[in-house]
Amino acid sequence: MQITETRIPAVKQIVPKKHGDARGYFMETFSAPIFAAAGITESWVQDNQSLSGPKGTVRGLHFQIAPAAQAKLIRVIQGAILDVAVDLRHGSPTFGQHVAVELTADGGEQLYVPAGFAHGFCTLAPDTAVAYKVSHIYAPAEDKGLRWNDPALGIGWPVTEAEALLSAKDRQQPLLADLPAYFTYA
Ligand SMILES: Cc1cn([C@H]2C[C@H](O)[C@@H](COP(=O)(O)OP(=O)(O)O[C@H]3O[C@@H](C)C(=O)[C@@H](O)[C@H]3O)O2)c(=O)[nH]c1=O
Repeated sequence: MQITETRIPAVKQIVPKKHGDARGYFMETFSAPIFAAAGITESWVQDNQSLSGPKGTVRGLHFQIAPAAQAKLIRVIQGAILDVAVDLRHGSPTFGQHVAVELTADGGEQLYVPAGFAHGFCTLAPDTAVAYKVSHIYAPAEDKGLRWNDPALGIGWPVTEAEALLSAKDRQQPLLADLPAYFTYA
């Protein structure tokens, strides 16, 4: 398992070691000591899974605020996504910037997104299933969003607004400029 920093160092990419043989493969998808050695020390308290039918489904951008802020550990178990994390930490040298990484079921790559970031993805294949761990339970009152295609973010989504399939909620999320300062950079 290899854990590397992305262009925003707090966001990390994890590439598992796949042990292939005649039966298929085996891989570790989470190992507390290996993650801790890379500075990922959260206790994961909830596992989530979603299935998106059409290619071009966009979920996000989402985050929970204090006292229910969440780190997330995301992987794809069927299909592929462009996974995106946006830095919402006021005072951060990368505030408003993002990391966009392709995660595939075949590759088994994961993205670690700490608290203080908005997260979302676009599916790159039909019937894409995403599984992720979160470090705080779901808290609807603290569940917030950011407009996926806010021009201020400059995210290179693989779909246009006309092509994307979104929830009604996500079509109406606020722009970055209209968000309160939910997070500060430590
Ligand atoms: C996120 C969540 C939703 N729900 C419920 C609320 C709602 O009725 C239904 C669907 O919720 P949503 O439309 O918010 O699902 P979705 O758009 O898939 O939300 C997810 O998007 C990705 C990008 C994330 O980063 C996740 O943290 C989560 O916010 O599931 C839970 O019961 N527990 C949860 O943890």
